Amino acid sequence: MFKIFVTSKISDSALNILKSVGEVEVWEKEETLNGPALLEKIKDQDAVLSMVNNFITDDILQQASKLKVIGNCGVGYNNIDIASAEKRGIVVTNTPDVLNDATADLTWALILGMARRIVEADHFVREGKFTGWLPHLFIGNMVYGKKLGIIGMGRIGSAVCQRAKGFNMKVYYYNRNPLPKEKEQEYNARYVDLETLLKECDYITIHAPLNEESYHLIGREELHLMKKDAYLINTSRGPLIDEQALYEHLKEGKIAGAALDVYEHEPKIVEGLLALDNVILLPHIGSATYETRTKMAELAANNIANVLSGKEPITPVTKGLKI
Ligand SMILES: NC(=O)C1=CN([C@@H]2O[C@H](COP(=O)(O)OP(=O)(O)OC[C@H]3O[C@@H](n4cnc5c(N)ncnc54)[C@H](O)[C@@H]3O)[C@@H](O)[C@H]2O)C=CC1
Ligand SMILES: O=CC(=O)O
Repeated sequence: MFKIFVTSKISDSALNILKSVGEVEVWEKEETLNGPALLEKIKDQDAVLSMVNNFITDDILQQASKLKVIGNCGVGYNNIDIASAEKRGIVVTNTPDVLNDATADLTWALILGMARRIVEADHFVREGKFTGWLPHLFIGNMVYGKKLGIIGMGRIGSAVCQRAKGFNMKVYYYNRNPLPKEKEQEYNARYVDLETLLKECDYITIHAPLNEESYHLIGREELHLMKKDAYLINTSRGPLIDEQALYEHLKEGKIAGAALDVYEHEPKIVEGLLALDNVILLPHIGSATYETRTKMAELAANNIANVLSGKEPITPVTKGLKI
């Protein structure tokens, strides 16, 4: 009987998939498993269904000698040492596509929330400060007809782009490679270099994965290029932005605002950000809808079930089956 460890509570439908191929143990506590505690739990397992905040390092993989497959419940897999897994013949899978719409919707919630000062205005009402309509109360910025900049035009970036049509926006994008011309036409988006995007766009949203090239893609110099009335939105991974530099730009009013779902040293946040009004801070909930989280868990479970029963994984990140 295969032993499968799940690092967080998941849907019953996903658990049932796992139970069809092995004996399942679930970590039920809220506390995130990492380091020695994570190793202790997975060292004798054949499979792990992990979350994006379980850091599966080379050290852990070296000691988890029975491990055959890691089904990461997330599309990003920067929490796993992929080279180490590949070297050891451990299959790693992720959950692409099923979360595109949920993450794109949340990105739009942040764009609109920031532009129209939704969080600030909500606090104002709850604090009993609303005494009647005023012409200057919570003036924000237009989204309709403005220029959107998308950094990372992959699955989620494209879903964000499609939604921009309803807002009649001009879209610029920056990606590792330009899209084919037909796609650019379909999305009504123009490929530009990063500098042009930063200098010209009103709303800049990041959808690239975290890798060696993308670390601090938006640093002090890049922030400096942004317009004073522009907004930065990040629902990808925190380390793509130099968070301290972002804080300084926001505090000094060098850019209009930012909306973040992810942080450089998650779950820690650069302290000063918490005191600023021109930033919206969310607790990494990009894909957090009932439907999406169920689909993600089921896909991760099906990936594990496939590998343990000798079939091809559905959405592999690595290649090479151990069994
Ligand atoms: N906040 C949240 O809860 C969520 C966060 N994410 C994050 O979003 C990321 C993107 O997901 P997908 O769209 O599925 O990925 P994807 O792989 O479909 O798209 C990423 C795009 O970024 C481009 N890219 C890669 N490195 C780049 C660089 N250095 N500069 C510019 N472009 C670069 C790629 O060419 C690709 O087009 C994930 O890796 C994950 O980290 C995804 C889902 C939910
Ligand atoms: O952060 C979430 C993911 O799916 O990646």
